[in-house]
Amino acid sequence: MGKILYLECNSGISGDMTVGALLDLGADKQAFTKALQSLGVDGYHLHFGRTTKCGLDAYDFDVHLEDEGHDHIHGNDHEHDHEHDHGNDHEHDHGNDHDHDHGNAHDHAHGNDHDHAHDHGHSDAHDHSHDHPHVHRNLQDIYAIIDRLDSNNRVKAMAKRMFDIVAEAESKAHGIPVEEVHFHEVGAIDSIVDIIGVAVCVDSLGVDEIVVSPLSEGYGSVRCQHGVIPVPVPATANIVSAHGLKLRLTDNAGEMVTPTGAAIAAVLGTRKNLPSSFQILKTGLGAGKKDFKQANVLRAMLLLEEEEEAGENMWVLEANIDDCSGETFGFAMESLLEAGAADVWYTPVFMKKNRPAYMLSLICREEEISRMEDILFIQTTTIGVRRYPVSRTILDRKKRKVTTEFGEAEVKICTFKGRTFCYPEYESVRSICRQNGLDYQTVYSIIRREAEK
Ligand SMILES: O=C([S-])c1cc(C(=O)S)c[n+]([C@@H]2O[C@H](COP(=O)(O)O)[C@@H](O)[C@H]2O)c1
Ligand code: NI
Repeated sequence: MGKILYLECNSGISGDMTVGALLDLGADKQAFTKALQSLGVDGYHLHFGRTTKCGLDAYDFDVHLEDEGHDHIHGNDHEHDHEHDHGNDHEHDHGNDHDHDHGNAHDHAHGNDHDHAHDHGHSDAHDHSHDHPHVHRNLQDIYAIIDRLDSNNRVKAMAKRMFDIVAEAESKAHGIPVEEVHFHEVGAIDSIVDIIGVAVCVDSLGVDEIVVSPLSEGYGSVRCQHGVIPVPVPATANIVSAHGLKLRLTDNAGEMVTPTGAAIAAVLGTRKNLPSSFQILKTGLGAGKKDFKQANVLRAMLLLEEEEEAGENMWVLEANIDDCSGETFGFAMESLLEAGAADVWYTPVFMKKNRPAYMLSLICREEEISRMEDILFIQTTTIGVRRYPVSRTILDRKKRKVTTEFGEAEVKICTFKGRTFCYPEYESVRSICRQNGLDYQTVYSIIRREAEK
């Protein structure tokens, strides 16, 4: 029963859409801006705003590079006068006193400790294929920037992995070694901000697992620094192929999945399918820059997995194994349980070739079969797994905390045909026994009595 982040990529995925969706979902904006300031990278400002996509209110996040068509004068009176020319219909026209009357409200934050807020407008229909000069950086330069980040190692590793994936995809597309990949668009500040931003935002949400839906992609071609290239662009196609992502082609003209977006999807996904039943705790929408016939948004959801339902159909996976050590078996069981197996057990068997062995059995939901098989093939020596569906009946159950004279204890309360059964949780019984030098049966009865009151 954990918290799951679900990224619904029905309009594709890009770096800024992901940051927008996560901030809309409640990711820590302060942690985000603070982390980016710690990079010491200058020459950009961030736009935090809202816009509408097919009538839906969505978070509009963008990174503007200040040497690319932006002339910012950051004097005392906060005068701005900048223009965008992205070869599309995204126009800014700022006055001097930061009191604009445009359709959408935006906050700005700068990479250089220079924070201010003002309103300005977006036409919402701009294409993101910027036609501006780019800083060229290789993977080591990017790593050096990420190492400066004032954040934890998990965030840094996540961001590096995303850049690794883009670099590998570019290397393949251009037929050059990874070390020789010089990021162009992807190496520019906006990609660094997007990738690091996503890592910081995800970390701040504190989720247990992440599910990424298939990625909807458009058709046709897109203009980038190389010239006009087909959609999915080669870097995206390489990432999708190398990381087993699923693409769902649509009849929208243009690019919906950017290489950065695909790399984010590849790194974030920890679980293939949604649980069979869940609560939606919160949703967030991150706006894309183009307009399609459907709302061009990335939807992020915070889900709470529900306890298994009674009468659920489950699967049993089994393997007879005669060449594994007890330690290996122990580790495999631990890994399977951690990955969501409802139970794992070993049965001593005599198998072919007169061999005493163990049958490893586990029970899991259908959507978990492939994850369980991955573990079985990687963590044990088995070279085959059999499976069959089983039905099971389970009682309605709830966990409850009770207070005893020795402290709090957890109890599972099960109901069946109007009757209630209270089962103290083993961990609670053990901890009270240990702390108070009591025996198991006594503590179990005390907790149970308390729960039945
Ligand atoms: O800059 C390079 S090398 C580049 C390569 C490719 C390939 O598929 S190869 C594609 N693009 C396009 O650049 C923009 C920006 O992508 P981000 O991932 O940085 O958002 C996008 O349109 C890519 O298709 C650039
Ligand atoms: Ni390229």
